[in-house]
Amino acid sequence: MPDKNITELTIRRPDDWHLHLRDGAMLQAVLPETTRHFARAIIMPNLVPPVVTAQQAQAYRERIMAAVPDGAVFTPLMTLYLTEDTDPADVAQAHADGIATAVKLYPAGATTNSASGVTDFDKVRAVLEKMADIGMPLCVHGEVTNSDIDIFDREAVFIDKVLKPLRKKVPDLKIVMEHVTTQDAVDYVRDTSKNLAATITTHHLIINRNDILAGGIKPHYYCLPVAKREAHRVALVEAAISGDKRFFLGTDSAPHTDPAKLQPCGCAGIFTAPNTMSCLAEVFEAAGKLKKLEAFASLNGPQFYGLPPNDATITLLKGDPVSYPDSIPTADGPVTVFDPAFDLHWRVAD
Ligand SMILES: NC(=O)N[C@@H](CC(=O)O)C(=O)O
Ligand SMILES: [Zn+2]
Ligand SMILES: [Zn+2]
Repeated sequence: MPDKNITELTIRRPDDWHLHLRDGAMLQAVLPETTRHFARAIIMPNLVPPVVTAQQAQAYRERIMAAVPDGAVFTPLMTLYLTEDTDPADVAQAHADGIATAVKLYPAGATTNSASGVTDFDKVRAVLEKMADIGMPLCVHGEVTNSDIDIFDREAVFIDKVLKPLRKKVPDLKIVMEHVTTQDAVDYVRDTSKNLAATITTHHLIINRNDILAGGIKPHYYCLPVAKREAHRVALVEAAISGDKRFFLGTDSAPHTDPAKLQPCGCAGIFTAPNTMSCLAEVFEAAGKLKKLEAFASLNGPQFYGLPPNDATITLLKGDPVSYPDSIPTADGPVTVFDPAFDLHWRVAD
């Protein structure tokens, strides 16, 4: 494979189009792990309480900026958490003022801190129409929550039962299907010519459901949407390495402390911020598609969001295996770093 001869790769500085930074002590601890390599990130609003209004987003952005390490250059792109009470005028104003880049839709109960999400989609129709008018994207956690739908089917059912009808009603709305995990989602995005894109996480390119469950349960591989069978992982890799502009990186790096993960009802979320670029280089190299990494991590995202790519670059270097800490300390306890279970030979040059 020709990529085996490549030992150095310079790409535009990447962005993370789906990131959880949390707040307080956790924010302080995890933010440097992202600003080290990434120039911008779409910041998820699922704090407790959630970031719903323009005012809350502005205050959260200020807390993030105050935590950016000295010397780092980082732009948080804020999102508003969509509730059934969200005011279309507040959303439009936040967009016009440059406070919010996108709105985030969580079906109520779908994932971590989603209790304030949407149950009745007709109740948010006015907001979605306003967003379509002003060209503001909607980021979607695409899973139904019905207890009678198998957890491994929830993304595919969401596409049929929620996304397709929604796109018929508001066809001009720009939608990002976040953290897609299935061939179904990849196919749906590929079959759609306009206003639809998908983010893919680092971990979903690497793990399948066996990695979570076979040979003992691995809480640190548990996230939502849960990883699916191997054929789906392969479909995600094919989408990511294809260069298709509709697929781009959203790590969904979602830190939880070990005590919160390692319990009878552990939290969903995988922390990939520290080693994402090393992991991705390994995945793209194995596929013989290192040259497509820049499109996935640095070009396709800004293009969909209507932003310029970053001028700065990073250089990835291949060598002896690099090591990352098993966990990073926070005031609330350690946060385990994603273990890809293979050696990482690529590092980002200082
Ligand atoms: N992905 C996850 O498993 N967890 C995320 C929420 C989300 O993105 O669904 C979190 O906030 O912890
Ligand atoms: Zn989600
Ligand atoms: Zn997420």
